Amino acid sequence: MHSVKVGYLASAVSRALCSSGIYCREFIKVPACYRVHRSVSQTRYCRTAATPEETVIRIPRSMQRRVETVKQTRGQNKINTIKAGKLLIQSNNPELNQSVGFTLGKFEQLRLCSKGWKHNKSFGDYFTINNIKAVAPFVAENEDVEKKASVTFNNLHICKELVEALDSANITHPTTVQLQTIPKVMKGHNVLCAAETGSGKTLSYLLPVLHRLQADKESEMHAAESAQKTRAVVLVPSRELAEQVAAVSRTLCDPLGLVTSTVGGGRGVGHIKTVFKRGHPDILVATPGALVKALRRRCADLSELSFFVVDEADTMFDPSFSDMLESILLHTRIARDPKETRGPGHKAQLLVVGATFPGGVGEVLSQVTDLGSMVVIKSKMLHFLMPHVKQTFLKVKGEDKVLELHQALKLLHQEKGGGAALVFCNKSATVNWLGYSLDELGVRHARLQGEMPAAVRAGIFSSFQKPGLVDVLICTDIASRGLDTSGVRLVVNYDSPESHTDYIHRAGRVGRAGGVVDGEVLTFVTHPWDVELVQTIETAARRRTSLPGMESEIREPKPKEVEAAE
Ligand SMILES: Nc1ncnc2c1ncn2[C@@H]1O[C@H](COP(=O)(O)OP(=O)(O)OP(=O)(O)O)[C@@H](O)[C@H]1O
Repeated sequence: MHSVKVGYLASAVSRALCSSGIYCREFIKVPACYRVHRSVSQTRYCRTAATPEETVIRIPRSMQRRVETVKQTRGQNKINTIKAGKLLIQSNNPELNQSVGFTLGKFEQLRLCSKGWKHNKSFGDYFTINNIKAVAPFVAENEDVEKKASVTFNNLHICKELVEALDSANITHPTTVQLQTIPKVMKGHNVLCAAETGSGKTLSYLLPVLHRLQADKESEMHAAESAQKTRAVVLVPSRELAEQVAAVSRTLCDPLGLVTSTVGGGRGVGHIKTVFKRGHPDILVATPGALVKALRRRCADLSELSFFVVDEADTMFDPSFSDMLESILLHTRIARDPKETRGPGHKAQLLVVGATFPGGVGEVLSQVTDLGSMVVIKSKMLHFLMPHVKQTFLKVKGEDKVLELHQALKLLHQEKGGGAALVFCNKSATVNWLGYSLDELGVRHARLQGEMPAAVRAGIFSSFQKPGLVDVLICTDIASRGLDTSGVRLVVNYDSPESHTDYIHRAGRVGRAGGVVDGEVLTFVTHPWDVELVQTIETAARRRTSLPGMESEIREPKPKEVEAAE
């Protein structure tokens, strides 16, 4: 004998009523095999049928009304998201596609492709956020400006040696962020520059810094003694990034006769001493740990500093680095006014740079420096998904991920004309394991993860950056921050990133200024706990908003803000 609860039975009944179209106003008959447990309160819904074979359940009027309402609203909620033209969202369920031409109303309900992705039945589902722009906004916006004024680096009053060095690297027109940042830095302001990944932030601080150092060097006012001290410090979170920034700086410094050195963690004090034995460099690119050691051992001297640059600022103001940052700042004197940056006893300009400033960074920043003295340059597309990069999300079982990855790499190589690929894992152990699996499949690759000894890590990334040496790099998030990967065509999130910030930085390894134009991102979604992040990304794509939790105002108190549209 079966028995069911009335609540279950009632909902089954209402569903039957909705779907069959046979609607019994007063009651329905249920075979005797479905005997009903009745509590006192439930008796008003049920009564025993006339014959012992059947039980009759009365449907209360309120429920009848609810069923009617659901029936009516269901049809209405089906918004037609598909219009003529290109698709913004494309999925294996065409009903959930969304066209570029469709704009969702503020109060309209979203229907997400990833809605049921916590369920096991969803394995194999996918959706793609198509690229709706051919070029990055930070280049396209600049093209508009170019039409009006044809702005080149010459127009920014940078010394001719630097412009020539840029020319020989085929960099002629500044990106939007460079157009906005360079003049402000040249005027002596402290600047906070928040612009999307790959928009050319490195040059936006290096060019005015080198220009000023060169001008100071030539100036008679510049005392011989201070010329022997470090004039600019660039602080970055990883050794790989330090090497990269130093390499760009060296290229630009060559014609100017300025010296760039780098100190990074993991190589011991001996290495730091060796760097400073050669004398104080004009520009020092350092990780916080290494610089703290250099200052403690009195190797480095920041007393004559003209520029203090903090790159990847949100990481640097993170609790894991902020103590070191504070102790470094104790050795510097930061200017509060452009006037303090010139002449004898000058103070240093503070430049804070980053692609993500999640909520709360402004508060942390204000503890370290006087935010009121800074000019904020914030790009329009900060914290938005890149409109020029195709981004696919695939719900896939853990055991199928290696094969899916192999397939994606094969496709890249055979059908898309090749290019480099970056594969992100969340843990060092996964990097190693995946490496062995790809070895077995005959895929040539390199690995980069934080637990590798410094000597092994050194050079892996730079060999990946050189075209033709290694096409696939399996790595953890240490390769997601700031590293320039212009030759990369495919980013694979083998493990779903843990936060929006991580997603932005990983995805930002493609679609960079001067890089491959048709970059793609592929994200594997396996665990139920990955799904929420994917849903918020899909929501942001459909509503065309920035990613949630990243809407920080960047600072308190209110700044003298320079809008991107300026
Ligand atoms: N004006 C320009 N024109 C063409 N290419 C440029 C220009 N400025 C910079 N680039 C190139 O763009 C690439 C990305 O620059 P950069 O690494 O400075 O970006 P970023 O904004 O610092 O990115 P991330 O946030 O990832 O650190 C580099 O290869 C650089 O050479």
